[in-house]
Amino acid sequence: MSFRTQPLPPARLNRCQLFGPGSRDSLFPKMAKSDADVINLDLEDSVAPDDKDQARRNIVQAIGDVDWGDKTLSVRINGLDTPYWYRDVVDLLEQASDRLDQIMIPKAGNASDIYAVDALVTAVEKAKGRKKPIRFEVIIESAAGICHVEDIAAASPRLDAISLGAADFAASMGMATTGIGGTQENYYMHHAGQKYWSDPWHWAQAKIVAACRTHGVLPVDGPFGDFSDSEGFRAQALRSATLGMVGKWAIHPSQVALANEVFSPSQAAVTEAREILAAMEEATKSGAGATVYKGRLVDIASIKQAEVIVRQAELIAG
Ligand SMILES: CCC(=O)SCCNC(=O)CCNC(=O)[C@H](O)C(C)(C)COP(=O)(O)OP(=O)(O)OC[C@H]1O[C@@H](n2cnc3c(N)ncnc32)[C@H](O)[C@@H]1OP(=O)(O)O
Ligand SMILES: O=CC(=O)O
Ligand SMILES: [Mg+2]
Repeated sequence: MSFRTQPLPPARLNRCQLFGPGSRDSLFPKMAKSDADVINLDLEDSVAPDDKDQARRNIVQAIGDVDWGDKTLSVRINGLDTPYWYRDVVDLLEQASDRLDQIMIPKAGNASDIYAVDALVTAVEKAKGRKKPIRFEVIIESAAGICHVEDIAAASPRLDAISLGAADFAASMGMATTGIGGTQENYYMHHAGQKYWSDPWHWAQAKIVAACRTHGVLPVDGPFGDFSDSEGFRAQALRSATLGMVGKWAIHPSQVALANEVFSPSQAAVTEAREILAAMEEATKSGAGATVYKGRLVDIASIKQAEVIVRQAELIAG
């Protein structure tokens, strides 16, 4: 264990991030009324090149006009390999109201990408006298991004969250699939006449979680493309939550409730966590570092595990 204490990530809910194309402004009020914790208005891959200018105008207008309640409001800008991204940043920061919380930077390949956006954002914020500093979230969705994820997680004090973007990630890695997240038919072990499916996203997710946890950033699972497959979504989300991710994207409203359910601890889990904390408090009073709870060992590490669940429950309770 390092002498450095692991920083806590931002204390806000991020169970579900609902996406919608900036070119489809009729969706914005529906997104605002949804139960998602985070709204992502998209200027990137769901918007056709000819629609980028109109999408920017729609988003600037809607940031001020739509009642977004207490949601975290984020706009996904275009990638740094495009001619659009600087205009996205400048127009948003010059024209959008202070209701904008966050900018999402897609296809981050290294820490300098984040530095470049930070430099531009900082300059426009100063020039316009913006009072509320914009926060960042980043998508890891390339071979370079996953190689440099630890540097990226440390790249800016503005950084709140990192997502895995399964679609672009698969393309960049040359993965033989057109599926967006979830089970991949051909990724299985074979034993004694049976197929056992494995999880091709696991290693990238675990790498993102470790980088995020080291630097106090929220790790988030990205899109699950087949919005008709609710059990597939649930299974993917459960695996992500078990690995330490705090939430998942929704690319269709039908995925919002599923994500919220999976990333909210059940009443039984919260009760058990509180009982473990109480058992450990008793043990500590009697000078013990370990005790027995329901026939199993709990010790000082169990306090930290239980606190993860209780903290999330308290955030949800408000
Ligand atoms: C994969 C890599 C990535 O980068 S993912 C992130 C970028 N992609 C996106 O933002 C796509 C977001 N989703 C969408 O554009 C749409 O949901 C798509 C998938 C095209 C489906 O749209 P559509 O055919 O209208 O769906 P539907 O008829 O089943 O809609 C039912 C009702 O729900 C609404 N709806 C639809 N999408 C959203 C949304 N994102 N947010 C909020 N509401 C949404 C529809 O308008 C429809 O509403 P109503 O029942 O008619 O009132
Ligand atoms: O942007 C998200 C992705 O999966 O690609
Ligand atoms: Mg992408």
